Amino acid sequence: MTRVILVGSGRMGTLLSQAIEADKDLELAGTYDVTNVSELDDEAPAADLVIDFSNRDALPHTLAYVRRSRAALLLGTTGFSEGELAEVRALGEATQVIWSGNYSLGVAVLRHATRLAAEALPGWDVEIVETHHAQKADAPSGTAEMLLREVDPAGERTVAYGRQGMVGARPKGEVGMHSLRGGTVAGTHEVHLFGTDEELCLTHRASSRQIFVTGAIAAAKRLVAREPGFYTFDELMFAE
Ligand SMILES: NC(=O)C1=CN([C@@H]2O[C@H](COP(=O)(O)OP(=O)(O)OC[C@H]3O[C@@H](n4cnc5c(N)ncnc54)[C@H](OP(=O)(O)O)[C@@H]3O)[C@@H](O)[C@H]2O)C=CC1
Ligand SMILES: O=C(O)C1=N[C@H](C(=O)O)C[C@H](O)C1
Repeated sequence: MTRVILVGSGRMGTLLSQAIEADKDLELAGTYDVTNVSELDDEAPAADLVIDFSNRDALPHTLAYVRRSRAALLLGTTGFSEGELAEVRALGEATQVIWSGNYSLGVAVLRHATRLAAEALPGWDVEIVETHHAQKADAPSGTAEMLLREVDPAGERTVAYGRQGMVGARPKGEVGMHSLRGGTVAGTHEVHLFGTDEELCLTHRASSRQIFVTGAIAAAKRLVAREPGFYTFDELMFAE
């Protein structure tokens, strides 16, 4: 039985809690949110795994618990800085850790398709568009940032976050990132590649959050069976 501490009791936290309660291999050891997250620093119950879908401000508390307990960590929260993500990766030296901005299998394949298209179509203009519900706390989405990395693995290209106030032609080589917010959209990601007289558009639409829950639980079960290290979603889900 894997004892799980859940950080986040919002839209994702509620669904994850139900999935954990329904899973015969998992047991919920405690749930934390803004009201009690500081308890993770020194007085939380024992657990084998921490699942965090909350807010970047919870990260120091989650990391403090994982450092102390050496529980495995599956992190789904988005909106982190590069420095925060480096801290998360470094924790892989002590225990099993995964961060992904998206736990859907379809988005994993979209990332591969984006890499393939960008490599095959050098010189084409690329624009990434993400659409989410009105309550989302961060922009651009973590998934859009991951897609940007597939287009520009070396981080060499200029990124235009929206084009408000732009004067003149679109600079060659720039990648555009655009965020739409409204209603209850669970998450849509589009990668547009524009050539002369043609456009390739790769799209993923989430019609419910259950896809993220299913992917996260499946990845978590594989994570706890591994040696300490920082893992990607692909390494856990697609490798033998
Ligand atoms: N990787 C993936 O596949 C996915 C990632 N996400 C990401 O997961 C995160 C949560 O999304 P969602 O559930 O929709 O968001 P919600 O706003 O519905 O829930 C956020 C939760 O985090 C808690 N929280 C907020 N601030 C803090 C804090 N400082 N310390 C501790 N807890 C805090 C909130 O507590 P309280 O309720 O007390 O305010 C709430 O329980 C987001 O970053 C989102 O982008 C979402 C879907 C899929
Ligand atoms: O906040 C959300 O809802 C989502 N967040 C993730 C992100 O930022 O990419 C994943 C998914 O798109 C839903």
